[in-house]
Amino acid sequence: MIDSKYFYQQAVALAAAGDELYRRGWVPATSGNFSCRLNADSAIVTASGNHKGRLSPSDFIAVDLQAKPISSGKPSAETALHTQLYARFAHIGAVLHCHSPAATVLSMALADSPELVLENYELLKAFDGVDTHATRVSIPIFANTQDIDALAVEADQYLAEHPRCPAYLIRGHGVYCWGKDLDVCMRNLEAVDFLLHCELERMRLSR
Ligand SMILES: CSCCC(=O)C(=O)COP(=O)(O)O
Ligand SMILES: [Zn+2]
Repeated sequence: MIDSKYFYQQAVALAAAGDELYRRGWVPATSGNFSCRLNADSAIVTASGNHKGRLSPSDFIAVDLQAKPISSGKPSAETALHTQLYARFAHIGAVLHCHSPAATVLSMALADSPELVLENYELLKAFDGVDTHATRVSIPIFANTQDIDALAVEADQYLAEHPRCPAYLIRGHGVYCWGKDLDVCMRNLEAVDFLLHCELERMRLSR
């Protein structure tokens, strides 16, 4: 049973997030997709193919945690990557996927690496459970594929073993980030993108 008032509130909040992310240049040309948990068994996700900087509440679809639509419309082609996170972690309340230049370029620059290791950054403390810069946070980099169900399985296997991982990259594609609610998810995404920029800058300086 979908609470239509809650659905609408979440849709408005996600549309505002999309506006912000588009202004930052992180969801160009209809890229990206966003979702919030509705309850234990369902989530609201952006419709497929729409411009994510100009969303209205009618641009959202309710889906179950097997990625099947339970309201009318065509959900994001990447819905299974969102529902995998909700199904795996009961505490996750929001998921944002962006195609930021930093995520796209760095994931390609690290062509031979299965992960990006972040350490000694004070901003790592933006992530829940991190209270010192003297820590290592690994961000896995998965190969891009059009087989989203297979990618969801790969992400699920990784996250089962690394439950504190705050985000992942898809090579040449973008970043998935999550949080207990949309505000925390936005904070995590902002921190991840800042750290990706720092890593890119360090690569440039060390050339
Ligand atoms: C034009 S970007 C290609 C598809 C993609 O990667 C994406 O994030 C948007 O797909 P959706 O089906 O959610 O609109
Ligand atoms: Zn994408």
